[in-house]
Amino acid sequence: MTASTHILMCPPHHYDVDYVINPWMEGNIHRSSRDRAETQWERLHKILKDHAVVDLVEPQKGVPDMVFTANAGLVLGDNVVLSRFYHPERQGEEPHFKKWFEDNGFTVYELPKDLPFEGAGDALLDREGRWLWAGYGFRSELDSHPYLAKWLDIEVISLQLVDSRFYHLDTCFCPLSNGYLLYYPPAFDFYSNRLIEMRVPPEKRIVVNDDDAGNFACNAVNVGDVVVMNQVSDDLSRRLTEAGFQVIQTPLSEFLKAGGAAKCLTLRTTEPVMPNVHAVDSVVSTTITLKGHLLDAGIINRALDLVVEGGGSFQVRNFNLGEQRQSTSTADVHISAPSNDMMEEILAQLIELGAVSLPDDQGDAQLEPVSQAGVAPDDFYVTTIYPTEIRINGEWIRVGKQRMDGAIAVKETPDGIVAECKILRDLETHEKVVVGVSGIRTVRKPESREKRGTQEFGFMSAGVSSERRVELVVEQVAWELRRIRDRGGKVVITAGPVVIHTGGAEHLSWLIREGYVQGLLGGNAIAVHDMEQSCLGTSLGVDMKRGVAVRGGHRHHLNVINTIRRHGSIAQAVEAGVVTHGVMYECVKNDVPFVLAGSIRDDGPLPDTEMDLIRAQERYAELVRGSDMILMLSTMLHSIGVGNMTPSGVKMVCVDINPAVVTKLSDRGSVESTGVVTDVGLFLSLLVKQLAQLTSPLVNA
Ligand SMILES: NC(=O)c1ccc[n+]([C@@H]2O[C@H](COP(=O)([O-])OP(=O)(O)OC[C@H]3O[C@@H](n4cnc5c(N)ncnc54)[C@H](O)[C@@H]3O)[C@@H](O)[C@H]2O)c1
Ligand SMILES: NC(=[NH2+])NCCC[C@H](N)C(=O)O
Repeated sequence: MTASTHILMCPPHHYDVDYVINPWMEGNIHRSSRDRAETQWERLHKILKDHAVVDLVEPQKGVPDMVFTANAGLVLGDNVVLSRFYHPERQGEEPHFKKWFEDNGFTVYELPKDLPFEGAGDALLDREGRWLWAGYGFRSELDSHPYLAKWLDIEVISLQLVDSRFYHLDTCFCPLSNGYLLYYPPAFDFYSNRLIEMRVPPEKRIVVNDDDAGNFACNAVNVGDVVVMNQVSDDLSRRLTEAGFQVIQTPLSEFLKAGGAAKCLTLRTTEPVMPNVHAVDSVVSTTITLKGHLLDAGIINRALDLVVEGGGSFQVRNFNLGEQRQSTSTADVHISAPSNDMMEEILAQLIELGAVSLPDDQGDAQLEPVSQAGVAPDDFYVTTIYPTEIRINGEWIRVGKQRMDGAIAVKETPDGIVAECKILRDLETHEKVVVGVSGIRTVRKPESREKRGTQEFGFMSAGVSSERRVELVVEQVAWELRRIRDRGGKVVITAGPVVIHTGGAEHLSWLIREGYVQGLLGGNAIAVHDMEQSCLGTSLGVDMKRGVAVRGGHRHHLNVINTIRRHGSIAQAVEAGVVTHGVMYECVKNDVPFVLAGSIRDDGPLPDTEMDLIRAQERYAELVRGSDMILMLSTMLHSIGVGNMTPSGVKMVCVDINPAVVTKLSDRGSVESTGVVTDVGLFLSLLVKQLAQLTSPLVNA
C-alpha cells in the first residue's frame, strides 16, 4: 500500500442509468443490475484498498452518477476546484461533494455558475506533477482552464476532445507513473495530439487501439506500478507489463452502461504539489460581435462551428434578435483558444464569414515589409473572395482587386495609402503586406432573411442539386443573361472542349453572335476542336452529324492546328476564309476577346494559345475583371482557375456532368454561385431555346 495515496469512492447504493447524457447510456436506461454493480464496485474497492487508503462519501438519492467520484472536483495539495456539472442531471451532486471536501479540510474553489468543469474526469495531473492535462469540448469549457491555472498554480495544457464516446478526458487519456502515458489519439484534435507528442517522448507513449479504447482501457487507476482497469487486450497488457506495470483487470460492465469505468469511480485526493511548478496559462480570449441574419442565414451556427472546429471554445453573450423580418441581429461571442496561433486561425475564418466585427481595441492591420520580391512575410493574411477592408491609422480602407489566395499589399502613393490583393509572385520589395488578422474585416451584404437553398426561384441560391430541374436553372440563367445584355453588362464564359464534343458549338456560337458573351476563356482544345468541326465537320475525328468516327479522323485536329499555324492566328484564318463558322469564328467576327491558356497536354499548340502560364493568368484576370456573370461550362481546370481570381458578388453558374466538380466550384460560401449537374450540350441547347423565347426586351428593372 502507498500510505500517502488516498482515493475517494462512493458506494453504488443509488446507482442506476436513469437518463442519457453520453452515448454509452443510450439504450441502457434502467438496464443496469444493481446487484452486479454492487459486486463489481466491491471488487474494485477491495483491490484499491490493497494499494491506497480509500475514503468513502455517502451516496445520495436522486443523483445516481454520484458513484463516479472522479467528477467531484480536481484536487491539488489542500486545494480543490469543485465541479460545475454541464448537465442538470448531475448538478445535484455538487453540494454533497462540496460538503465532503470542506469536512475533510480542503480549500474549495468554485467556478462561475455558467462555466462547466467536471473535475478529475476532465483534468489529470502529470504523474510527475509537472503540469495539468485538461480536456474540453463536451463537458468542460476551455474558459475554465485559466481558473485551474490560477487557483492551483500549475501549467495547464488544454486538449480538445472530438469524439463524443470519449466525452471526458479520463476515458481516453491516462498519465502513468515514470512519465508513461496511456491514451487513444483519435479522441483528440490534431493540435492536441501535437501537444501530447511534444510533451511525452515516443517511448513513453502507450497508444491504445479502438477495441481497448472501447473497453475503457484508458480509464485506469494507477497507483505506483499498479494499473487497475476494466478490461485489456493481451497485447496492451503485454506492453504495460514491459513498461514495468502490474496490470489488474476487474469487470466493470455495469458502470460502462453509464459511460464510466475504474478511473471514473475514483478520485485521488492526495496530489502532492511539486516545488518550482507554477501557473502557465496559454489560453487566449477575445470577444467578437456577429451582425446579420444570424439565425435565418445560419451565420451564428457557422461561426460557432468554426470556433469549435478550430480548437476553440465560445460563450454567446448579449444576443439581440432582430425584431422585424429584414432587421438584423447581433451577438457578442466570447471566444477562447489554447494558443495565439489557434486564435488567429479562428479569427481569420470568422473574418471570412463576413459577419464579424472584432473588438475595436484590436487596432490597425499589422504590416510587414516585402524583403524579397515575390515572397510574402510569414503569417501573411490570405485573402478571400469577399470585399475586404483593412484598418490603417485608425481608418478603414477598401482593398482593391479582390481575389482569393492572395496577399494584401499596401503602399504609399501620392493619392494616399493603397491596398490591393496580389498573388505572391507579384509582390514587390517597396510594398508592405498585411500579416495576422487584426485590423481586417470582410464586407458582405447580409444574406436575405430567406434561408439559402430554399429560394427555388431566387436566382443563384447557392447549392448544387442534380435533382434540381435543369430547366429551372436555364430559365433563371436566361433571364439574367437577357437583363445583363440589356443593361450593357459583361458576361464571360469559360468552356472546355466537351462543349464541342456534345454538340454545343452551334449554341455557344449563337450566344456570342447574339451579344450575350463579352469574353471567352478556355484552353487549346476548345479552339482546336471547334475549328476541326468548322473546317472538317468532325470533333476528335467523330463526324458530328452522323456520330461515327471517320477514317483518318484522328489526324483532323492536327491538320487544323497545322493550318491555323500556317496562317499565323485564328483571326487571320477567319479573315482568310479558312474558318467560316463556329465559336472562334463568332468571337473574331463579333470582336469578343478570348484567351486560350496552354496546358501540359496541348497538341500544337495553336499560335493563339498562351503557353506562358503567368501571362495566361494575367490575361484571364483582365478579362474576368468587371464581369457581372461567369458561366463555367465543362472545364474543371479552367473553371477552378477562374474561380480563384473572381471576387464575391459576381454571379457564377457551373455546369458539369460530375457533381463533385459542380460542388467544388459552387461551394464558395457566397449566395451568388450555383451549379447544375447535367450534360453541357443539353444545357446550352435549352438555354438558347429559352433566350429565343424571351422575345420582348425586358423593361429595365
Ligand atoms: N488536343 C489538345 O490540345 C487538348 C485536348 C484536351 C484537353 N486539352 C487541354 O487540357 C486542359 C484541360 O481540359 P478540360 O478543361 O477539358 O479538362 P477538365 O478535366 O479540367 O474538365 C473537363 C470537365 O468536363 C466534364 N464533362 C465531361 N463530359 C461532360 C458532359 N457531357 N457535360 C458536362 N460536363 C462534362 C468533366 O466532368 C470535367 O469536369 C485544357 O487546357 C485543354 O485545352 C488539350
Ligand atoms: N470521469 C468520468 N469519465 N466519469 C463518468 C461519468 C459517467 C456519467 N454517466 C456521466 O455521463 O457524466
